[in-house]
Parts: sequence; structure tokens; C-alpha cells
Amino acid sequence: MTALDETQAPAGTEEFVAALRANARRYHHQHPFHLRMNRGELSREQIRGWVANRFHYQQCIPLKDAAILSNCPDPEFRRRWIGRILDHDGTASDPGGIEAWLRLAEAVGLSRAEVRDERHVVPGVRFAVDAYVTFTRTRPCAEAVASSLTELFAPDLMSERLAAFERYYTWVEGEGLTYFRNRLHQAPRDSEHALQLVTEWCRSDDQRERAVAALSFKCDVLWSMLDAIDQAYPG
Ligand SMILES: O=C(O)c1cc(C(=O)O)c2c(n1)C(=O)C(=O)c1cc(C(=O)O)[nH]c1-2
Repeated sequence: MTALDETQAPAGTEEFVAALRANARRYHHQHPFHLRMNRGELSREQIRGWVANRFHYQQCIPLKDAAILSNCPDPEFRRRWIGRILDHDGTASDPGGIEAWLRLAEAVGLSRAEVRDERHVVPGVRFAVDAYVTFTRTRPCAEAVASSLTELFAPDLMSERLAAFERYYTWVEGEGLTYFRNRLHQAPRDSEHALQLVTEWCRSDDQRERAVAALSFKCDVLWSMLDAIDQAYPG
């Protein structure tokens, strides 16, 4: 069953999906820092600050996916979800997303050491990211999976970001952008799967409201991170 197959989908699925998608209005593509990034207005220092701070998010994504795995008793679910961890941590044949982010960091002029030790990570970013991990550890699996659905909105932002880097931030070596290129196909694949699960699992009004609230919470996490970065690197 696909999420939007109304012949088999639970009653009210279309309205539920519309309510989830309505969170796009609150997604961080509208944050002033991203708007300035995509207009080519950020300095090298601001780009570096963003890359170094976002590393904390990148590091924590596999931890939150492991928290979700630890909460879900279904082996079929876990077999598929574990791929998200490998996408970030890598495999024998693929260095993975965390390594790709470190290469991005080098491409913008940061050392691996200063990114890895998180010396640039500001408190607001740490608190926001850690709140996301805690949310997924402590909430039911359906809510935790729903909170990942911001990725429904990510591909347009990734495309815009890639175009902006290629056009305005030509001092960043192209190889550094591999992370974003990979997410262009990973994010739609992952978010469609998550949407399918959430529409299958959440059938009551209460469950659906909680799923929408989980996604709204995640929009707040992403927004708060950029607020903190914006304040730390005013330009
Ligand atoms: O750069 C971005 O704008 C952005 C946004 C998001 C998102 O919407 O949650 C993710 C990512 N990047 C990302 O790279 C990533 O690996 C990722 C995983 C998840 C998640 O919640 O499981 N979101 C995101």
C-alpha cells in the first residue's frame, strides 16, 4: 500500500496527510538565515559557523534512529530503518553522511579536528538537537517516526542550496557538496517510507493529532538551531 492509495488507505488518510504537509509553512527553508544563505549573502565565517554547528545534528541523527529502533518491536520495520543509520555511519563500500559532512567542513576551510570536537557548537544548537534525540527516546515509535517527516520538505531546500553554493559560494570546492547531492535521493525515499508507516499506524484522531504535533515539534527544533546559529554569526 502506498500512503496515498485511497482505495486501501484508512479513512481520513488524505486529510491526515494534508495536516502533516501543512507543517511545511513552518519548515526552516523560510528561516532568515537560510533565505540569506540561498541569496548568496552569507560570509565565509557564517557558512563555516553553520557547517560546524550542523555537525552536531549530523552526529546525532544515527543516535535518534537507534533510539527509534530500540522502541519498535517489529523486525521488518527495524530491518528497513537500520539503513538510515548506515547512510550516516557508512559501510565498507560507502563512507557515509558523517564523513561526507566532514569533507564539506574541509571544503569550507574548517579542520576535521575543530568540527569533531564540537568547539564551535553553540548552546542553542546543542539543546535543540538533544531535545530531538530525547523526544525519539521517550515517545512512542509512531510519534518518533512522524518527527522525521520534515524530510518531506527537505528536497526543494537541498536543490536550492546546491544551486546557491554553485553560484555564489564558488570558493567551496564542488566535492564538498556531495552530502547534499546524496540527500536529494535519500530524503524522498526515507520520507515516503515514514509517511507510509505513520498513515498505517495512526488511525484515531488522537494518534493523528500527536503525529502532527510531533512534526510541528521537529520544525521547532530545526528553527531553533538556525536562530542560535544566526545569533552566533551575525555577519
Ligand atoms: O539540511 C537540511 O535542511 C536538512 C533537514 C533535515 C530535516 O528536514 O529534518 C534533515 C537533513 N538536512 C539531513 O541532512 C538529514 O540527514 C536528516 C535526517 C533527518 C531525520 O529527521 O531523520 N532529517 C534530516
